[in-house]
Amino acid sequence: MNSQPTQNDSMLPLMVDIWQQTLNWQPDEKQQRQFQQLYSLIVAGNRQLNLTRITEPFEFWEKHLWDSLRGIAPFLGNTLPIPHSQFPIPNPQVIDIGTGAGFPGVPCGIAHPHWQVTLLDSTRKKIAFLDTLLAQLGLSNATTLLGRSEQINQQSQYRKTYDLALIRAVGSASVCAEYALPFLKSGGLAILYRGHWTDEEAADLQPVIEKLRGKLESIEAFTTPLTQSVRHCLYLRKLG
Ligand SMILES: C[S@@+](CC[C@H](N)C(=O)[O-])C[C@H]1O[C@@H](n2cnc3c(N)ncnc32)[C@H](O)[C@@H]1O
Repeated sequence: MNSQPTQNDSMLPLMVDIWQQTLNWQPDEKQQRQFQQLYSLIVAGNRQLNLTRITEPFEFWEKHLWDSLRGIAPFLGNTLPIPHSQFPIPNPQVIDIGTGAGFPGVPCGIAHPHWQVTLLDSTRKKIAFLDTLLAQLGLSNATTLLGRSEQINQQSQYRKTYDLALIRAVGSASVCAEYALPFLKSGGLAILYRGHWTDEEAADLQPVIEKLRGKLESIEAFTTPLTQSVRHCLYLRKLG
């Protein structure tokens, strides 16, 4: 176990025990190397582009790596009593909407090499950065897509195409639902990564979900393991 600060500021902590305790999963050696490389590439990319303000190793581990994977905890082989733990598709098509510097899509693609991950963003410079990053990571199961979600999700080659849609920090929950649900096949799942969650947001979201033929399957509340920050994940199912 190595969850102590490392001597080198550019090294990520391994956090073996915390991965195991919180997600009942831990990265293998290759995944650990890819996480480290991802961190180094983002810190380097940040010198040219405004990619993220989260660059300190422990904060990066918690807010980018752990948080990205906590949303897909039901599919990490853990034994928590979460209702989506039997994701039935062996090689799901996954889209990360408004991926920015690649979150949550890149950690999910590293954790699940058999997932086919599309990283969508409307900013050309971020997509160009991600193209280079994916090549450097050797992450052949991820590709990029440039455009606005509300336009792309109306195009026939992308509409009703994905099994799983991930969306973090892109807008209100209603906007995220409007972006995500049209991408999903019948039975597909959208995961909305949220911070705090209020009754007002829930009231705004419900009619949007109904209009787009979705159903709010569950809401999970949790705190992050290092700073105990409040998080919620909303799981929306696309109905037939
Ligand atoms: C605050 S960043 C969040 C990035 C990443 N999801 C994360 O959690 O670190 C929001 C990102 O969404 C992208 N974005 C905003 N509106 C969008 C839209 N309509 N379609 C596609 N991308 C969008 C922005 O370019 C930006 O990179």
